[in-house]
Amino acid sequence: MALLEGENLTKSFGGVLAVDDVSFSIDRGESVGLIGPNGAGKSTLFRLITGVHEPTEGHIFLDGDEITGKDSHDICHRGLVKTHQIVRPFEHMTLLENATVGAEFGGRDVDDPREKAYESLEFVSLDHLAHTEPDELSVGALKRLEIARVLATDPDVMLFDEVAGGLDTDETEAIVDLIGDIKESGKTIFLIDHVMRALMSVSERVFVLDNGQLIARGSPEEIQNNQRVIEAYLGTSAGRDHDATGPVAGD
Ligand SMILES: Nc1ncnc2c1ncn2[C@@H]1O[C@H](COP(=O)(O)OP(=O)(O)OP(=O)(O)O)[C@@H](O)[C@H]1O
Repeated sequence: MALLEGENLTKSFGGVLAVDDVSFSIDRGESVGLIGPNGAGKSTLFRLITGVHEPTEGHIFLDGDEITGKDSHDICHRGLVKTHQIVRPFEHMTLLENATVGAEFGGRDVDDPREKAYESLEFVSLDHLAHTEPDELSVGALKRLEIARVLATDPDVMLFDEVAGGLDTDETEAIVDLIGDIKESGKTIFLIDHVMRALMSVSERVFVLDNGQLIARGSPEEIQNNQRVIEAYLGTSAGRDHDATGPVAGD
């Protein structure tokens, strides 16, 4: 059954049509990747879903309820939350305190926010650093802290924005495994990434945006062999340059 649905979503900024009549449906427990060239409208689509921007036209439904135009806090309270592309933890708070902020202020009724935060740190293998501050964390560990902060809000749907960006090969593998574990735990996943190997290996289905329009959707294999997608993205320098970790179709 569809957990997250977009219906004829459009967003224009003045003369720029960032998202152009996009409709999609994601089932409970599914993991879906979103790819496309720079400026295709991926981040804008995520901002529509998370309530940062209101669509110019169209509707968004979460578990059958319309969430179009609702604010981010309300949407988080209903169980949908996004990781930030640029991770900025509270510097003078411990990792546990950082994750507790998610549990306390995510808006869901978490019984014991500190315990939920600790569980989330355990899930991302940062519990041994729970009482330290984040200033000496590696990029990979910072990304895992961001995931813990989001997990602590007890979401049903998690949106990941470039979670593998800037990571080395080992860190990328660790994040791919972690997203697999999150999916196994029953969460629904929607993610943007330019690191193709990571995205293709965690996604059951892939959507492709180009110029604001959804030009293709299918299994990772279908997408990697789709001529239109290869021309728009995978076969371009944009598709290749961002993927230092493995081959993509069109190489
Ligand atoms: N707040 C805004 N005001 C005006 N134009 C915007 C705004 N946000 C995005 N845009 C424009 O909308 C289009 C889509 O941008 P968006 O950031 O959604 O693309 P993207 O696919 O996420 O790109 P990237 O892969 O580079 O992050 C671009 O032309 C961008 O300049």
